[in-house]
Amino acid sequence: MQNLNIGYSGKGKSSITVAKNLNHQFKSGELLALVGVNGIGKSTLIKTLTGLNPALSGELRLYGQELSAYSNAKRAQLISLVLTRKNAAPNLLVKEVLALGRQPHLNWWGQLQGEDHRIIQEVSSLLSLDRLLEKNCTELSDGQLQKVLLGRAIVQDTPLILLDEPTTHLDLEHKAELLRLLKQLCREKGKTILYSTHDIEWALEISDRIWFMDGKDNPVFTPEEGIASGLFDRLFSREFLQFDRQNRRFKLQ
Ligand SMILES: Nc1ncnc2c1ncn2[C@@H]1O[C@H](COP(=O)(O)OP(=O)(O)OP(=O)(O)O)[C@@H](O)[C@H]1O
Repeated sequence: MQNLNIGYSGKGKSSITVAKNLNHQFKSGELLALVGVNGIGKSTLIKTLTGLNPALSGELRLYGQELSAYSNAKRAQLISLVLTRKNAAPNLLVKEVLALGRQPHLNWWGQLQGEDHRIIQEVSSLLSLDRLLEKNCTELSDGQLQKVLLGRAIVQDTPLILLDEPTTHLDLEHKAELLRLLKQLCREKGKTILYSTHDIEWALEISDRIWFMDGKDNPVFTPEEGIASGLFDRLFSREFLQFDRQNRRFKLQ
């Protein structure tokens, strides 16, 4: 993306610019965490990167071609998106939601083939969803639903995966499991994953790079660069919240 301005332009209303002059190039196979305070524009950016929310101005290219020039069908083969927050559970069985992930790859008749079933089965085992397959999504806990929606994105098998706060509803063990899985998808399958999060300590632990939306320069750095630059020391203005560089943890004073 180059000089990208993101925000909302409603009919008859003046447009709202959420973030300006964003520049970034994704590295293939990297796990990139998107952090920043509430309301800074993380979800808006993620929606803009999928074409769900049009950019106000600037360039957004995927494999050298303007994102807006792709058909919806082609875009769905290249980018998967999980907006877990604010999303009501679809009134579908878990197995049906996973099958939806294959939609962009199906033939004209829209029927699942052997390979589609194999992928769904593989992802279902990977995320331990086997026991839930016959359940309706409305019957799931928030954490279970979050895993199912991530499962749908993995089933979609796109090179770029965008996740808005994928760990919000997860307990510590499931959070660690999911983040390890994201890392594994990048390492072993060459996926490029951008996920927004408020868990900065986990982002430092597991991400290749961190994109810090600060409303000004919006820097991107490796965890080591971020720590060495002192950025986390001055991240929060309250003196009772301090960053312990050695242990890569925030501490209450
Ligand atoms: N549909 C919309 N129309 C107009 N403004 C919106 C819309 N959705 C979000 N906004 C505004 O855009 C700004 C950025 O919101 P966004 O949801 O992208 O932030 P965020 O960084 O994801 O926040 P959080 O960490 O709280 O989830 C906020 O000021 C919000 O009020």
